[in-house]
Amino acid sequence: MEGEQRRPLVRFDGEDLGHGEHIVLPHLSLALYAGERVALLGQSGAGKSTLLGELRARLGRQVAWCPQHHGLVPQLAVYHNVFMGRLPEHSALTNLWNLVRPLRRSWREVTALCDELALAGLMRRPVGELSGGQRQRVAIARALYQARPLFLGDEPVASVDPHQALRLLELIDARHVTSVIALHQRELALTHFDRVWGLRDGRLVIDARADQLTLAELDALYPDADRSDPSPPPDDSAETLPNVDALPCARGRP
Ligand SMILES: Nc1ncnc2c1ncn2[C@@H]1O[C@H](COP(=O)(O)OP(=O)(O)OP(=O)(O)O)[C@@H](O)[C@H]1O
Repeated sequence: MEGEQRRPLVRFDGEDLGHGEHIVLPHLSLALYAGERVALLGQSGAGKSTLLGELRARLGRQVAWCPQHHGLVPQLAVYHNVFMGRLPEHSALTNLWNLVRPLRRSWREVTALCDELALAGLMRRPVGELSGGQRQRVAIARALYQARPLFLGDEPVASVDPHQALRLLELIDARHVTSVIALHQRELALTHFDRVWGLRDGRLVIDARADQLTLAELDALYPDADRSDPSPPPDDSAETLPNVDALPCARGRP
């Protein structure tokens, strides 16, 4: 963008992120810009939730938040769990009333949203009686119902099939200008997102546009993955597997 200085929504400049004394991501530098759709990758324990938690803390009320373990109340119906996305917007009395007798307008809004998420007909069903994929969609519905400009999701499409995952990401995109989503589907990261952040060994080893990356580069984020492929690749393919130190950190920032 010539002659124009873009201001990031949030920037980390050599900061240590972690939990109390336990530093998970030392000396982290990165920036998130409005309008970007970022896939956050890294194997289990790499620090994805830690980074998302810090983004959430810094971005505050701009954020629609979809946590990894959903945070749903199993005894309550789908409607009530989705409604929780806007709990802070109503008085305690209204929220109590809604628990007993759903507010007409909210019921209509939540029903329309649930229809889009293929949860039609489940509005009164306790969440504890749903499948894993259905619960995941309720958690996404609750985040969408918050109606915020920025979506932060901690593996929000982990329990659904690839087709559904794409459909859910499209629904998230349609309602949010900016998103950061932790996921493990590397192909989706390349095809659906603008930017990829890749964490490995406490470092941000990939910060690049998705269209500048290869699947092999993303695979290198998962050193513990079982790659016992029965049909080994041809010899020369080994050259396409990058050394992690050569990964395109901070490559291609617009
Ligand atoms: N509340 C906490 N207090 C102390 N350490 C924590 C806490 N939460 C996470 N950790 C540690 O921080 C490190 C990174 O964890 P984090 O949950 O951010 O990884 P992740 O990439 O999201 O993993 P996963 O894919 O398994 O969810 C791990 O070593 C973990 O044990």
